[in-house]
Amino acid sequence: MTSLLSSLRRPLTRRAFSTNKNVLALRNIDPASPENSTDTYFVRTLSPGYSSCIAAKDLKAGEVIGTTVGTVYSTPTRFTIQMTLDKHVEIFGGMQYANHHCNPNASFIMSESEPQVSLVAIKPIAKGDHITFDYNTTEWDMDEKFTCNCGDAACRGDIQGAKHMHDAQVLRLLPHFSSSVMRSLLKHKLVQG
Ligand SMILES: C[S@@+](CC[C@H](N)C(=O)[O-])C[C@H]1O[C@@H](n2cnc3c(N)ncnc32)[C@H](O)[C@@H]1O
Repeated sequence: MTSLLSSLRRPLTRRAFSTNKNVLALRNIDPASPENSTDTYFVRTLSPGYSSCIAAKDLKAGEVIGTTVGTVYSTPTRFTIQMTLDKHVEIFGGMQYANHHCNPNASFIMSESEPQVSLVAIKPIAKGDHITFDYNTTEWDMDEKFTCNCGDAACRGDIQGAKHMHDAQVLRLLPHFSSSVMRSLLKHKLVQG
C-alpha cells in the first residue's frame, strides 16, 4: 500500500491537472463513480478496496479502449504505469482500475516522452468482461508486488515486474512490453549473459 507521504509527492509535470488538489480529489472519488466510466468501460467495486475495470460493450482485438493523460512522478504509486526507469505516470478516469491477469485481454501502449497512455484490446472482449493487462509488460521492478488471483492455468503466482521473469515467460509476452521495459530486459540480458 502506498504511504500517505508518497501519495502527496509533487508531480514532475502537471500536464493533465493544474494543481495537486485536483489530483487528490480525483484519487478520493468512489471507484465506481460515473467519472471513472466511458461508453467503453466502467469500474465495479468487487470488494471493499478492490475494484475492476469492466467492458461496457463488446470490443474487437486492436480496438482502443481508452486514452488518458496522467501526472508524472519519479517513483511509482498504486495507480502508476512506468514510462521510463524514473518516470511513472499516474492515470485517472477508470483505466487505473484495470487489474493484472497472466493471460490478459488488453495492453497499455505508451511513449517514453509523453505522459499519455492508451489501453488497447489484444483479443475480443465481451461486454461485462473484466479488462486486464499483464503488469509485467509495463513495470520493470514493482514497488507493490503481489500474489496474483487471476486463476488462469498459466498463472505465474508472484507478480513482481519484468525483471523477475524467466526467458520463456518473456518470450510469451514479447509483443506487449513497453519500450522502457523492453530496453531494461535487453540490458539485463546483455549484462547477465
Ligand atoms: C492499479 S491497482 C488495480 C485496481 C485495484 N483492484 C484496486 O481496486 O485498487 C493495482 C493493485 O491491484 C491489485 N491487483 C491487481 N491485479 C491483481 C491480481 N490479478 N491479483 C491480485 N491482486 C491484484 C494489487 O494489489 C495491485 O497492486
